[in-house]
Formats: sequence, C-alpha cells, structure tokens
Amino acid sequence: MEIFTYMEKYDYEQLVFCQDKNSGLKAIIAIHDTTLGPALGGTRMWTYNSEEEAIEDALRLAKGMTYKNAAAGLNLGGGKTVIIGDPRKDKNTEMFRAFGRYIQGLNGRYITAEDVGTTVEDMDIIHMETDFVTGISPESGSSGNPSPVTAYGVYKGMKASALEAFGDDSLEGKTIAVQGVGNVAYSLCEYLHKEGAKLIVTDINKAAVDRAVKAFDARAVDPDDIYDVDCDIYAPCALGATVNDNTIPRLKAKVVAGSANNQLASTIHGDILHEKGIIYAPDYLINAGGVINVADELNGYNETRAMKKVDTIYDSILKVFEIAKRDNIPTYLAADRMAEERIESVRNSRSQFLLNGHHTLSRR
Ligand SMILES: NC(=O)C1=CN([C@@H]2O[C@H](COP(=O)(O)OP(=O)(O)OC[C@H]3O[C@@H](n4cnc5c(N)ncnc54)[C@H](O)[C@@H]3O)[C@@H](O)[C@H]2O)C=CC1
Ligand SMILES: CC(C)CC(=O)C(=O)O
Repeated sequence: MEIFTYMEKYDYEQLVFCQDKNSGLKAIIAIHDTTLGPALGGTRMWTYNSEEEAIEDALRLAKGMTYKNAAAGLNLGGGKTVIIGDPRKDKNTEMFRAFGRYIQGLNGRYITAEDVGTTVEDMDIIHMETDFVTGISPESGSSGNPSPVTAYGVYKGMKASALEAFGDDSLEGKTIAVQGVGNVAYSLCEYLHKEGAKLIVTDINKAAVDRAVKAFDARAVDPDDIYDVDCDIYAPCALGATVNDNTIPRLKAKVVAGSANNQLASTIHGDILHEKGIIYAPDYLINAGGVINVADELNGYNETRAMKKVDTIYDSILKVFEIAKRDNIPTYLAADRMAEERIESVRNSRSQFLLNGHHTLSRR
C-alpha cells in the first residue's frame, strides 16, 4: 500500500506509529478527520497477519468513526487505534501505560475507548498516563464498558429495520443469525431473547457459543455456516467485511443489522444488497450507542441524557431508510450523505481541532 496515496485519496489527517520495545507495544493510531472536534474512537487489539493489514484496519476503522460521530450528531471527529498482538496472551500493564503516553502526546487530538480485544481494565491503565480516554471504571466518573449500550442501540436499530422489512417492529418469533457472541452481541442476545426472537449463533470461540446456547436457548452453527441458515435477520457482530461477494448470494435474510464495524467489504456490496431488496442498517448508524455513551463523559457523564440520545438510533435508521427510498439510493449512501453534509456544514468555519486549554475530562 502506498500510504500517502491512500491517505490523500480518503483525506486522512494523521497516522501515528507507536513502538515500545520494553512492553512489546506496536500500535497504530489513525486520525481521519477532526473537523467536528477531537477524534474519538476505540482501541482494537488483534493478531494481524501483516503490518499492512493492521494499518489498513486502523485507517478504515478511523474513517468509519468520522462518519459515525458525524451522523450521531456528536461534535467529534474520527480516529481509531489498533494494537498488534493477541489480547489473550500479549497484554501487560507497561504496554497500556506506554500507549497512554503516546495518546497524551497528541494533546487531545485523539481520545480512546474500548474495542475488540480491549477492556475497561485496559482503559484504566491508559488513564494512569492520560485523561484522553473514556470508558474507564464508573468509580472515576466514567460511563464504564460501552458494549451493553452499543447492544441496546443495535437492538433499537434492528427493531426499526424490522419495521421497514416486515411492517412491524416486533422481533417476537423472528429468527436472527448472530455472528460473534462477544461483548456486544451477548448483551444484544439478551434483548432479543427477552423479546421472543429465535437465535442462531456462531463464534470462533467455543466458550462464547456455549454460553449463548445455554443462556438463550440458541442453536449453534459452525462459523462459516452462519451465512447459509434460514433466518429473517443476519446480525454481523464480529469483525468487518463479512458482507461480500462470497456471502451475499448465500444470505437468506431480509435484513442485515448488527454491531460490527465496516460490515460491507466495499460499497459495491451495499449496492448489491439494495438491488436484492435486502434492508441494510448502515453499520455506523446502528452501532453508535457505545460512542454516544462514552462521548457523554466529555460533558460530565449523565446516564439518562446519554440513553435518551442512544434511543434516537431508532429514528435515525428510519430517516435513512426514508432518504434511500426517496432518492432510490442504497441505505449506506443515504447515511454517508447525511454524515458528509454535517461535516461540510462546519468545515468552512473550522479546519483542524485544537485543544483550547480546558477539557472536562481533566476535571473528572
Ligand atoms: N464494544 C463496543 O461498544 C462496540 C463494538 N463495535 C464493533 O462490534 C463488533 C464486536 O465488538 P465486541 O463485542 O466489543 O468485540 P468482542 O471481541 O467482545 O466480540 C467479537 C466476537 O467475535 C468473535 N469472532 C471473531 N471472528 C469471528 C468469525 N470469523 N466468526 C465468528 N465469530 C468471530 C470473537 O471470538 C468474539 O467473541 C466489532 O466489530 C466492534 O468493532 C462497534 C461499536 C461499539
Ligand atoms: C467502542 C466505542 C466506544 C467507540 C468505537 O470505537 C466504535 O464505536 O467503534
């Protein structure tokens, strides 16, 4: 990959490589756009096959955060970090402290939180070195783990999608295929099970599958079989790019609605879903609950206020479906236009985010 060519093409601001030999830290912070405010996005720890794969993931995820934060009405830009390593084996305190110091060095241009492979405990360690971290323990005045709130937002967005596809937003009796039953999806399954949905689950982690089968009377299938099952809704809740050339022809679902970031392998796959009449709930709209919740910390966390905002995901999804129908465009494009319009409307009055010296995080 020609990095500057890629950055120029999608207009990225900054890419930061962080290395600490002592702790084994190898992290990449990608800042896509800070027109609306400091870049807020989580830190993913994952075993990448190559450095190039890690860079590409950081870049794609950061751009997604720009759109997510803009579409959610937050005054925040988009960024994301990936740490190269196995979250089950390679973590240590020094690693997250070193990473915290790198974040501090960015002086507020980037604020982090959890993502795949990182936890509240990791954020607490980062917090030893910097205030620019959210999703830390509630005892510190923070909102804690964002995953259950992300799950609640996905649940609301899924109901809105069901209304569009089936004329009724009830999920009772609907068969929902859930890919990945990790932090977000486990909470999501709780809502779905409570409402009377029938669940089919898969995960590469057998323990996660067993837990979901036991708790929700779910049917388990092998990871690759999830695309072939008879279901009403496919909920991608693992990693990205699972809606692709190989999987779309196999999907029986009328709706794609889940928590994963970057669900479409490319925009072409959003076009294909549109042509096939499959309702796609744009990933960054439906999974914005977590970032809405942690962003509320920047004003001094208020759970009622944050959850009220998360509830608006239902209406945002319906609004995007409405625009898509009105303009006869795929739903991902309708969402992109909504986000881009918001960014453009402030771009002229403000170019790059600069910390103005007082930040509410430092007063927690
Ligand atoms: N945690 C949050 O608040 C938010 C998470 N997301 C996104 O939602 C997705 C899930 O996030 P979390 O639940 O936090 O992560 P997690 O790591 O707790 O869960 C992901 C699960 O997917 C499984 N998995 C990975 N590859 C798989 C495959 N090929 N087939 C089946 N299962 C597979 C993992 O074993 C794990 O159990 C990610 O894409 C994340 O970026 C998006 C917004 C917020
Ligand atoms: C985990 C969230 C709090 C932020 C994020 O990175 C996301 O929404 O993908």
